[in-house]
Amino acid sequence: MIEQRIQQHFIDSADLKYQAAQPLSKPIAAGVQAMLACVTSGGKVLACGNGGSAADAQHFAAEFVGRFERERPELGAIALTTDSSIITAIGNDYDFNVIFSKQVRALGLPGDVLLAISTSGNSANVLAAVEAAHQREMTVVALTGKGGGKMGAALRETDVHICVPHDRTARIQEVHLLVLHCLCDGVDSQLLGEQEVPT
Ligand SMILES: O=C(CO)[C@@H](O)[C@H](O)[C@H](O)[C@H](O)COP(=O)(O)O
Ligand SMILES: [Zn+2]
Repeated sequence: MIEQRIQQHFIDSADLKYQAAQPLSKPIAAGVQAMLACVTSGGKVLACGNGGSAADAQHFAAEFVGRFERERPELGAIALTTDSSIITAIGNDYDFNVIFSKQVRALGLPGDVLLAISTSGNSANVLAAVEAAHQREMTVVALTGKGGGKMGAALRETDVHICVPHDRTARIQEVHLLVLHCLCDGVDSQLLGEQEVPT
């Protein structure tokens, strides 16, 4: 019955969020510190991912540049998923696997952060972006799942790995969105001070 199926999605999603809260709180806090250090020294966050994770990259950039829940000075973030001319030119002339890494090499500066989002950790273009970020002396904040895949293995000790403990793409994406909101809220609370939770 469809209603039962729907209810199961809600229950499974809520269960995973409940289970992941404790293990993910530490790496998310490390992600907040990395982003805070970046923006307070004039840096920016470059964000990338495929499919639903491309939407997540854009969602994050919107809340960093515009606002999350509270008024504050604008913060630098660029989603590398949005410029169709750049993406089609690089995809057509080179390879789809380098659509993000070439943008990272073009725009990334030491001290910037790469927000690399992949539920499998195995998307070749996101992995190449991680490698390009390392070349540019950027810190990587990686959002993954399924054990972290190749991206998990490619990260440096100074990077941050937020790996959702689940194997289903949709469930991992649902937690990734929550993680992005925690990152925005964490940066805001460090910049503006703690405030009671807004309604
Ligand atoms: O949103 C979904 C599935 O929920 C899909 O669009 C999904 O994002 C795409 O299949 C991606 O290509 C998956 O890539 P990744 O998360 O493994 O890096
Ligand atoms: Zn949001």
